[in-house]
Amino acid sequence: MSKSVTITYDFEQELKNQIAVLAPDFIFLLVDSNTHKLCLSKMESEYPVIEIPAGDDHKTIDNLASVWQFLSTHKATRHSLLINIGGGMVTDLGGFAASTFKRGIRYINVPTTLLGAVDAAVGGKTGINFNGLKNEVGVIHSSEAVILYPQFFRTLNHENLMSGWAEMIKHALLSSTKAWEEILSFQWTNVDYDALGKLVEQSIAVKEAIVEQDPTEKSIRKALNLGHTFGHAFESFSYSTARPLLHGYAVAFGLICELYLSHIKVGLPEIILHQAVQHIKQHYGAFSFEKTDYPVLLELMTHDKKNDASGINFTLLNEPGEIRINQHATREEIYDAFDFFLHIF
Ligand SMILES: NC(=O)c1ccc[n+]([C@@H]2O[C@H](COP(=O)([O-])OP(=O)(O)OC[C@H]3O[C@@H](n4cnc5c(N)ncnc54)[C@H](O)[C@@H]3O)[C@@H](O)[C@H]2O)c1
Ligand SMILES: O=C(O)C(=O)C[C@@H](O)[C@H](O)[C@H](O)COP(=O)(O)O
Ligand SMILES: [Zn+2]
Repeated sequence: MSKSVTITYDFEQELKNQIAVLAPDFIFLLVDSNTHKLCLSKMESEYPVIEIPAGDDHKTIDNLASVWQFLSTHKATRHSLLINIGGGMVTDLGGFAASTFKRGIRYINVPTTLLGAVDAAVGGKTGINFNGLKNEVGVIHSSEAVILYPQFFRTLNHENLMSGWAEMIKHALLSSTKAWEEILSFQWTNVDYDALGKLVEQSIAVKEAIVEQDPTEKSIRKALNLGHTFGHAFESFSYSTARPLLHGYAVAFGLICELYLSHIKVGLPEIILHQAVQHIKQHYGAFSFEKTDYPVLLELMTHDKKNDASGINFTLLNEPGEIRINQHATREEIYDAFDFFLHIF
């Protein structure tokens, strides 16, 4: 049973209950152009709606400012409430807007993507992309509640389901061999929705347990960044190409490189690396770059938020569930990981 996430089949009633507890003076809803049409239209509400454009390239300072602007001109106070209805883009940007407006108002997250449900809406990391870098500016400030309404996921396309699945793969690898095997054996061709629902709950529980131990990422929360040191570099890099990557796809490709480093540096068994490569190739297709791109990708990795003066910081694994934070790699080892990645595709 989740501690901070309420799973509901009566969304409007649950929202009313949460609002009654918080007793805000004014309520504002934040959506993107897709969740406005696909999710907000399914509920009755007379609250003012703030709409931002959909897509991670809109997790920007300009859209953040447009949310502040709306709250300010509509006389939001420190006792007001912002309800973010959307995927990770909306909950990250909306969470940051709420955490900074008048030095912090309360907010509720209503994740409408699988990725949002298992990861982005939970744990209090908020922020925007800046200077070509993922989540370069933000704060850690928890929502008052997370309301998960599975009906919203019905309109998600396959790519966005797979994007969320990548964070679930990450959580399983951080958890145990059993959880990893459950992920590998899940069939996406003939989906068992009850089984998927259980995996979603387990995935949220993995994240919550880690955040509870270390909410501000001083130590073990760095585990939740598995796959992201390479993954964020791939994601930022992909924005300058014709095919921008969804966050989860970038994480899946980043996992391949970081499991490779885990194998060569801390002894992750080759079989786990092999299983991950097969699973990710099957579900995420290919991603390519040139050897001449290695320096650009490495430069992007030097901006990772886990880094300190000792260099680029990785989270690696000895085994599923056996986490090694604060690992470092030489430039040659990082380039070997890129070589391995290009070789398998
Ligand atoms: N704060 C955290 O801990 C955390 C964790 C993981 C990821 N993130 C961030 O989350 C973002 C990725 O989240 P995401 O994958 O949810 O992306 P997203 O919010 O951009 O949503 C993906 C797409 O799905 C659309 N969409 C949303 N709900 C829908 C629905 N119910 N039906 C149909 N379409 C819908 C969106 O409009 C968008 O086009 C990235 O910015 C990433 O950095 C944050
Ligand atoms: O909750 C966390 O901690 C995570 O790292 C979860 C990640 O999946 C997520 O993408 C997060 O936004 C990455 O954070 P960042 O600090 O590397 O920007
Ligand atoms: Zn992520």
